[in-house]
Amino acid sequence: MSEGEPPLLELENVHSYYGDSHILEGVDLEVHEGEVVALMGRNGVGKTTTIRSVLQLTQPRDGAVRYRGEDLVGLDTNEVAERGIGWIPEDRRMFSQLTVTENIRAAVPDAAAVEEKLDLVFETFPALDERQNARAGALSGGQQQMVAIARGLVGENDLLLIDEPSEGLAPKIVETVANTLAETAAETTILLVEQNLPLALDVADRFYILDHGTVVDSGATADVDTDSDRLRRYLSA
Ligand SMILES: Nc1ncnc2c1ncn2[C@@H]1O[C@H](COP(=O)(O)OP(=O)(O)OP(=O)(O)O)[C@@H](O)[C@H]1O
Repeated sequence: MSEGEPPLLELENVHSYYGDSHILEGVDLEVHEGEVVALMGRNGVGKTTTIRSVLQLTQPRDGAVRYRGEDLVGLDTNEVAERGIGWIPEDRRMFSQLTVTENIRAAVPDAAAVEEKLDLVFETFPALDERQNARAGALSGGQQQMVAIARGLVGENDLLLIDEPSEGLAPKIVETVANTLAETAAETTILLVEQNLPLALDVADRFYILDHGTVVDSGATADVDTDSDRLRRYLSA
């Protein structure tokens, strides 16, 4: 990140609700071009709601969500996507009946670039190269996560919002996901919701901790470790 440049994404005093439930109570955060930023916190503190508030799946009732300086609040979600913001949801949405290649192909917006994008993905993720013609539904959880991330990667997004990529995966597979994210980070700016602390600290440059709908701590991941009381007090159940 270069100092002085405006952030790629900036949330300022964002308040979001589900009905009468006030979930985000003034969230402030920034993601600069080229960064990986981890958003952490216990279950139910509003991490997914923060992502939904960027995408305008949940429209904030107060505050601003600026992307390259433009406030996204009030836009349709497809207009947000058109600006180059991609989303890899927690449920790894993909076409389970289609093959790995077909799933990735379907995520490339520019038909002329498909072959080049497929080459990039299979070079980046050799495990997918070996399973090109397997149906996505037949892959392991870790491989499915890799397909989901690859789909985000070929989508020509400048910012990827990735929700809990390690969720439900065995520790050995989490390592693969960490490597996948590190490869992806070389191409794209990432806001990563992640409860797996070692993974988040390994992959991210900076972190924010949410508690009860507000940011209670933030900093450089280089300044903390997995045993830090600073993190543990907000993350352990
Ligand atoms: N569609 C919805 N309608 C009503 N309440 C919701 C809805 N989605 C989430 N909530 C509530 O909003 C709060 C924040 O949820 P959110 O999913 O943002 O939390 P989170 O930090 O991402 O946690 P998790 O890791 O469990 O997903 C929770 O109390 C949740 O029960």
